[in-house]
Amino acid sequence: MVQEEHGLRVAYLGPMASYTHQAALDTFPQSRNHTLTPVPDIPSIFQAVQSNNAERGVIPFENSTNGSVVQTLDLLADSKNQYPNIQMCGEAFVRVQHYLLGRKSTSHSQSQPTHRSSPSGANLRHVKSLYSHPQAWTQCTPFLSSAVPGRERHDTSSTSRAAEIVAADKSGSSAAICSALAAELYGLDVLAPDIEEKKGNMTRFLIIRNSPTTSPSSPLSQNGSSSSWKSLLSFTLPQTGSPGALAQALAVFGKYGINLTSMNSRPSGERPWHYIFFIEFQGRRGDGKVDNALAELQSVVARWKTLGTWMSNGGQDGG
Ligand SMILES: O=C(O)C(=O)C[C@]1(C(=O)O)C=C[C@@H](O)C=C1
Repeated sequence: MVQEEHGLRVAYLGPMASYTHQAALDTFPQSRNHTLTPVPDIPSIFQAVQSNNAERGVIPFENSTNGSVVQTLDLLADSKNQYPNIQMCGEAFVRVQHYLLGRKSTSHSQSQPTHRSSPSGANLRHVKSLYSHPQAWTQCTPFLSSAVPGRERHDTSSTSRAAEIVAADKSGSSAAICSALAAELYGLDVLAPDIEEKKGNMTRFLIIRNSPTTSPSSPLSQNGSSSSWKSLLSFTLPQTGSPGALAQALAVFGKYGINLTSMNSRPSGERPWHYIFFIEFQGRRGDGKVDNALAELQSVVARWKTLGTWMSNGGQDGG
């Protein structure tokens, strides 16, 4: 299991104080001599692991408010076969509490009745532009429309990169949506705390490794019951307009009593309106019913790939 390993090189979406960094710290504690390396974007995490520059990578997979991280799904779809060895081997859940960080205004809000204030009372009139990762905007919709409506928004590669940009802006007129940790690290003021819409907002991260073979797992008796494991696979269907093909593929799992826990689809990149499906299920290869289901699936789908197996942590907050 991931928790027992020591001295791994781990790539995560940087710079420091991103939520992915938090997931990496939770999963690979520094007390076990892991080396955590920030990289500028999610493709760089895949590249680092595929090229063995890192033994593990931490990637955002889905958010409880916002749904799937489509960039991650597209990298997993791997339509150009750039990441043939990437396999999932763990998951981590992080509570995502967003803060608006910037520079506090030095003007006196009392003399300006039209000023809007954040819930914490900070004057936000001086904030002219906002920076954050695209996933964060839709997690903070009510706050953005009530406290800072109409501001120019700039997408960044991560929330911590947004903090870095705002810290470098000496005019003080920009603000970032990011973690509280970023305030400390980048020397920014908290303009508004807890601005996410859903108070239980959480993101699930997957841990990736380089694993050229997808051999069956070790005997189940050594590692808990099959239901404590989760697996991810992708598949495409033979052709568009083939009635019942998707239903047939999914029915295979029902037939063998396998619980599906999530399903996503993305354009396959092969031709317009053709999709790649991602199925996550309870169980793993080496368990008879999973092996039988996968064997049967092969006769229904066009192309399929197992994307890894990991011990489920039950959907709890990893932090
Ligand atoms: O930008 C970050 O801080 C990240 O770790 C990425 C990411 C994501 O891609 O979903 C992670 C958690 C939040 O949902 C917002 C952004």
